[in-house]
Amino acid sequence: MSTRIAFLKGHGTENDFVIVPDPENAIDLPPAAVAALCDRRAGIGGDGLLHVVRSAAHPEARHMAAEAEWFMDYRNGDGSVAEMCGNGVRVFARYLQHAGYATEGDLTVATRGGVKTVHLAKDGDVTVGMGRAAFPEGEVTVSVGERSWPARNVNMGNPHAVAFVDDLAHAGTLYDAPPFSPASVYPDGVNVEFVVDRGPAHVAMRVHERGSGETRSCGTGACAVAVAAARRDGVDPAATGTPATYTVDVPGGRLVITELPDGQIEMTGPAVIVAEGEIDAEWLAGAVR
Ligand SMILES: N[C@@H](CCC[C@H](N)C(=O)O)C(=O)O
Repeated sequence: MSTRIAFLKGHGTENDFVIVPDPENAIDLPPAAVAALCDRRAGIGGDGLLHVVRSAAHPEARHMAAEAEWFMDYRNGDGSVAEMCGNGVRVFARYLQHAGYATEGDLTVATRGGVKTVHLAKDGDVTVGMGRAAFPEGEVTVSVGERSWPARNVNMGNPHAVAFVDDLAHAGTLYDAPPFSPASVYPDGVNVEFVVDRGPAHVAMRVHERGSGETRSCGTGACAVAVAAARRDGVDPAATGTPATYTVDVPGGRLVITELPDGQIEMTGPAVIVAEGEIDAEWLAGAVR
């Protein structure tokens, strides 16, 4: 009988993940293995993969082990590595609770974007402290077909280009990454958000994610959109000393983003575990060959 690898499946506002618990970092997950697992037809299916490893057991996270016991080794659906995943870290925390490693309340999670504090609330929502947004200089132009828009550069640990549009349908099918220029601004690619207004401090977005394609939600993207919308609206909590809360609707649900006067951003939304099972290790090895 071949070896089995445990997995779970979870999502946060329908941004979905294959979860591979591997406390001692014993499972080899090269990019081809991640892409095979995230394949929606031949694999389990997911926008990305959450490799759950003890910080002390991972070379990229050892330096954070004193602050956070667990490291979110996040991968995009194509197998590429990303610095941060906002929905992923909320689902990661939900998994730790599900597995008995965490209880309601606060816990810390190490990520490539630093240590994040996550709050598991009684009502089932999960809030994460996402850190501060950075606004790299300049703008890029994002295009879909004949249309193009200026997009604000926002860094949430990972890169985002936020374009305000008249109609989310103008983003088209988003089967392919929208071209942006100058291309030299994002040599490693960028997550692109298309945003419309829904009401005061309330927007809706679609996103094309680097390494995953169009997804039904992106947590870092929703934070980038909220702060870009706030600045566009002339709202800056650092200047007024008043927190600003924006509601961001995504195709998979709703996220609530608050920017505090010190620039720290908190994101709240649901995170659920929907299934668990076993991967045939021989199949996975074959997918990599
Ligand atoms: N879906 C994530 C973002 C995942 C990483 C992104 N695709 C990238 O390459 O930067 C989120 O919820 O933040």
